[in-house]
Amino acid sequence: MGVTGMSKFHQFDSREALDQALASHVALQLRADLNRRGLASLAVSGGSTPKGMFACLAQEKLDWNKVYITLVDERWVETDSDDSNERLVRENLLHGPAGSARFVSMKTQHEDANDALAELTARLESIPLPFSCVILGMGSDGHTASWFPQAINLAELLDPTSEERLGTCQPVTAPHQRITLTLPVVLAAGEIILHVTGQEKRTVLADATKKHYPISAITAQHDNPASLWWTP
Ligand SMILES: O=C1O[C@H](COP(=O)(O)O)[C@@H](O)[C@H](O)[C@H]1O
Repeated sequence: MGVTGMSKFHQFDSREALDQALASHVALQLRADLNRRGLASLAVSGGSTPKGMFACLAQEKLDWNKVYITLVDERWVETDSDDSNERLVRENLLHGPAGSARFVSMKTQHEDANDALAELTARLESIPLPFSCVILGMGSDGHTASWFPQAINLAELLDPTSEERLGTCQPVTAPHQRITLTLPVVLAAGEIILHVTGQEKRTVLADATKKHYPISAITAQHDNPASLWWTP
């Protein structure tokens, strides 16, 4: 499919099959890290794609009370907003067996996300890092995490040498100010998973390097190749 830097391509016939297989795989990774470190950590994306997978993952039998969960990126909206990634996680992942996981919110009451960076970085540092697993989504504009095309600080968010673990982003191609993990935090993860559905996004992935989409910071690097989980 013309995507370099991907360790493995997992294709499924249906969203249901993808959701179940990916949830089982993530649970396996978390279990392995629980055995190795005694604790595990997972960063998940928001948007519409992961909802079904969250429902499957929530049912996995794990020592969830030793698993930290946070967001790859958050939209700077109230946590009861329909657009809140935290709300998506609370409603779809943090119940049933996974209800005892340690969720670390990426939202404060600051009006501007820039003013929350110090507090949120301290919260992030309370999580066992590197993450056992980071699950990325992708928008049809080629953004992943909240690394948006045309954002004025995109180069800073994608600087592999940056010591900042979090940054903010004001997208041009989407609503809401964002808070996001930076590239080095994602690249340090035990495993990077790219969860994408639909033909349109597959074309975006195939064009990512040529068109300099932010997702190419993941798909074109070889330090920690991501696996791609896709269904039409
Ligand atoms: O705004 C966001 O969009 C992407 C993709 O979302 P989707 O609705 O196309 O699945 C998501 O990965 C990111 O976490 C979210 O903040």
